[in-house]
Amino acid sequence: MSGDVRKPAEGHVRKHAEGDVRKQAEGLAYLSGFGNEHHSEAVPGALPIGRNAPQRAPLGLYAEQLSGTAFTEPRAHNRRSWLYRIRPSAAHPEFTRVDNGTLRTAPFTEAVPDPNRRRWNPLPEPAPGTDWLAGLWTLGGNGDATQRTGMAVHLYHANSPMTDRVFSDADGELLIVPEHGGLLLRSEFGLLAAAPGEVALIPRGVRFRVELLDETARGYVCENYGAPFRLPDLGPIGANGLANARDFRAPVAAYEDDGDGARPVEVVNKFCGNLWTATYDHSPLDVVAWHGNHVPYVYDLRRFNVMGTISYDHPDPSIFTVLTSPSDTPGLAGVDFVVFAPRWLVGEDTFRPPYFHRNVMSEYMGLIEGAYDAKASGFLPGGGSLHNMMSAHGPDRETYDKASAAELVPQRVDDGLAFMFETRWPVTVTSQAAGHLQRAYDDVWLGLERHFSG
Ligand SMILES: O=C(O)Cc1cc(O)ccc1O
Ligand SMILES: [Fe+2]
Repeated sequence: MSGDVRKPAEGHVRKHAEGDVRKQAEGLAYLSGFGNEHHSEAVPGALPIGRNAPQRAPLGLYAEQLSGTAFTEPRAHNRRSWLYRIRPSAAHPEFTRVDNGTLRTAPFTEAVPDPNRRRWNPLPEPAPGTDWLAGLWTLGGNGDATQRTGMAVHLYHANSPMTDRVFSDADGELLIVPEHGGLLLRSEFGLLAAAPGEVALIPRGVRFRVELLDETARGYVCENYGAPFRLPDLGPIGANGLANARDFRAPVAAYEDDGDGARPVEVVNKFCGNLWTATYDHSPLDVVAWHGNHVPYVYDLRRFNVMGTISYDHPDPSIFTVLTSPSDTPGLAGVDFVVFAPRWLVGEDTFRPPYFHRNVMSEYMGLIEGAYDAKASGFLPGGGSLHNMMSAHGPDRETYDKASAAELVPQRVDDGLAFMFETRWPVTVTSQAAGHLQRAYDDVWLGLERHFSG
């Protein structure tokens, strides 16, 4: 879209030739901090002072509140933003259903929940002309989007920008994990760029569209139907560590204004599992100023401050939690987002890779780059694995053999970046995911020999 992306008041010029998305992504300015009451205006004076809804908002803008939590949720967890926009969001025609493509939503009923260990290769190349939305492909999930509980795991592959179309998800927030190719996200709040190794979060209901910084893009999405992701409590770790709040970056305001009717935009709305569309006579990315804490953000996973043992034993991976979506039971997450970032292993008299285990929580894992220290082969960047509630898993045979004989010198694990969506409910896979499984995944645990000498 040739929309005029205006210069933000913070002094960061974003004049650009259409299509020069890489340059735009490199020069982006951000606001720092997780959960802050941020504010930003693309035109000086656009943000009202001292009140949210003056009788007439500045510069002839419309004031509009976007609530991501109920009005009455505790202040510490309340999420809402005020948007000052050229047209109110209410000015739109009726939405009508369109095909859901390869997108699926909870409740997942295409198959019964399966106790087997499952693994997938990366998605194939997308068909020509596939944009990010069309390239969303659901692997599975749990809960019920209409009850605002649970989550879905999606993969995406794309080779075209979203042109003249915008997406918003009423069902949940979207945690986007690029694995190949960078993304430029144009949102109601401004622009964000996310390359592999970074993650982007689009809050529930926020309109955005995705352009590509490379020829193709591939990655993962956790659609979280539950409470918005927040930083985990740190307990005895102290006041710092894991993902530091200031490393989360929100966009500065930037808006599109093509004039009414000049360039129609298709707005696709995901609502209770179905896609609905309406054609607007203007871009809904027309927010000139905003303030609040229901905002998109990006985070560079390499900024994660990794904690681990400096004595013995392999700590549980909860120590690697980047973001958590709590459920109504304290300590029991609807979903945790966990990263396995480069780190040193120094444990003495310790089997250092992930241990053999069975877990009441269900674990979907993906790989952004390199390899993962529990799997010698077969777990590929862009691929994934699912170890559902109580399924027995852990190091494959080759990893077990190596690690139980390794000399325990300090060892730097820096050849990969893996992550996990860990959820309190079993993940049911879609039929398309069931038809795309790696064969014989169970065999990675064959040949673990009997050593018992008692
Ligand atoms: O299964 C996995 O690889 C994830 C995982 C990693 C770890 O370090 C400990 C437990 C666990 O489930
Ligand atoms: Fe596990």
